[in-house]
Amino acid sequence: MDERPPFAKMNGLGNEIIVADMRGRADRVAPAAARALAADPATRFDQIMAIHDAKTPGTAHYIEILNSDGSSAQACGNGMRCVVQALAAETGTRRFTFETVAGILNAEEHADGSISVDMGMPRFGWQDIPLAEEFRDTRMIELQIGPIDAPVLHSPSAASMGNPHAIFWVDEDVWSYDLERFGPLLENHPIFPERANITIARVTAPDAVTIRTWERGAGLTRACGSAACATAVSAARTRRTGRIVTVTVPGGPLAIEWRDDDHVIMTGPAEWEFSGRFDPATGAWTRDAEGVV
Ligand SMILES: N[C@H](CCC[C@H](N)C(=O)O)C(=O)O
Repeated sequence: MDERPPFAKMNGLGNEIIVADMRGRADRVAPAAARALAADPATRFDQIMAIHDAKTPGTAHYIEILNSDGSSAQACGNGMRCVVQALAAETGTRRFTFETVAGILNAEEHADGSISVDMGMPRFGWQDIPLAEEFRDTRMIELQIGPIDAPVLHSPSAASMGNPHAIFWVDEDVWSYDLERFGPLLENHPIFPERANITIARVTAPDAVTIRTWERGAGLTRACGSAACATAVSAARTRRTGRIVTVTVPGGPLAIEWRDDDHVIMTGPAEWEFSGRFDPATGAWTRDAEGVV
């Protein structure tokens, strides 16, 4: 019998995800294995979602999240949808309660195949995000990039969805900004002691925002679910939109609702690409033969 754990290469609106089945095992996916899988064009990913046995009664599984640089993340909305789709296909169950390092999280697959994830409650306190210095109002913090008298990006909103986010509001097309250049500088800016996911956002209607995100530990991605949620709550907080919005990421639209009970619900698709087995210590992997059950 093959002792190596199975994995599925999936994506959530183009956010490249590996769902690793670590159930029944005591070992974990090593950061070195993550980096090796990320370096291989066939398994290139933004996040690994490692499904472990539950730690807490009442939860189905413990999910550990790794970025492509091997660092760990507290939240990954698109990855959670992939986990739900994989487990729903296997078990026929459609509702799940998971645990992550950031807490308990509920998710559900709908009859049309779309998946909703309750991303929990946003936090806006400067220590919670965290920021390195006190800001009483995180709807707009002092931070800018570009020439001092003509900044290209400035005054972002900051929020935590379990992980740190900064959202820069822009009036022009989000593709007209050189996020590849500014992203790494802002991700690692000293104002963010745990680094941050960096988003540029353009409000196009009272219920619509278009974004691009430079992810902490992963770089430019086609979708970042937690950034879409952080953008939605920040847009509503700054009265740019209402509490129900469509956030369009490069991979497509996500429906976000900031409910009255303060929970943020994100709904979108997930897609399976191929399956295989891998070594959680090294990242060496093989693809399953197609059509063999
Ligand atoms: N792609 C993920 C976010 C990953 C966040 C990660 N880059 C970090 O916070 O370190 C999402 O769909 O929410």
